[in-house]
Amino acid sequence: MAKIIEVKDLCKTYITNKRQNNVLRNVSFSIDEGEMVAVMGPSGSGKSTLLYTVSGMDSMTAGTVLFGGKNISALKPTQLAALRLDEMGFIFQQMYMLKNLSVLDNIILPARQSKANTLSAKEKLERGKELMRKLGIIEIADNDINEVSGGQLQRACICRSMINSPKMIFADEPTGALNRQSSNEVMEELCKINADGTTIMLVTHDAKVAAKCSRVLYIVDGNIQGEYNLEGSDERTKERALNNWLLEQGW
Ligand SMILES: Nc1ncnc2c1ncn2[C@@H]1O[C@H](COP(=O)(O)OP(=O)(O)OP(=O)(O)O)[C@@H](O)[C@H]1O
Repeated sequence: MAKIIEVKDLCKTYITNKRQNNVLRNVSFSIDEGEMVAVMGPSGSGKSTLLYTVSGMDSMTAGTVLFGGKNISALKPTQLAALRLDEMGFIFQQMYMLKNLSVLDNIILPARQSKANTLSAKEKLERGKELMRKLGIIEIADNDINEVSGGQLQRACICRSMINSPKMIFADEPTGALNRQSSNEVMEELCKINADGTTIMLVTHDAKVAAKCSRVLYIVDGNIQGEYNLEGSDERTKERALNNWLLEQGW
């Protein structure tokens, strides 16, 4: 399987009040096309920072990240912005929807912004609606974003992340603000999207969420301490095995 992400010796240092915080320390790993990888670890260990530097949302201090073979730190800011818009999708716990737009208009916004998306305005609208139908939220298309539930809004965010048919989705605690039922529904949708071929990397604190992935990376102090492959047994067995492994990691 081809690699979609190749990370070598990635470092990220923040300087706050003249103090140096080495958040990522020589992290190396790769992700194959079609994988669904969870990043877990203690609070403050660098999970979100890893997601943001690997996806080019934040700059790195040292190291290399190849996305589909392209060295993202060699790209100009406009090229990197286009890569993020056209080939990557993003989902956040905080959702970040624009308040003055309807749910559907929020979903199709990245399609309107993309130069690579050659669909007509009408076709973009149709694709947005088609995604909303798939995720079972078409009835909220014209609603304001404050008129829908958290679970519905996160499913809308999944639609938005898929609007430009990205190669890969990066999700930072996509279920973090949801109750168990909504969390299960959102994960079901992400698993379907992954089964259809989109690679996913997600940060989570929830072992139930991670158990639905194909691999888990466990980060401690800015380094990958261990990784775990979830083999194809039933959900409960996977979850139990993952929980045991997480205990060994110090979870
Ligand atoms: N923009 C920033 N400026 C300065 N320091 C930052 C910034 N973002 C993160 N950090 C620091 O980097 C470290 C790692 O933060 P990060 O959010 O990546 O951890 P995390 O593992 O995702 O944590 P959590 O599970 O609590 O969300 C923390 O010490 C944090 O304070």
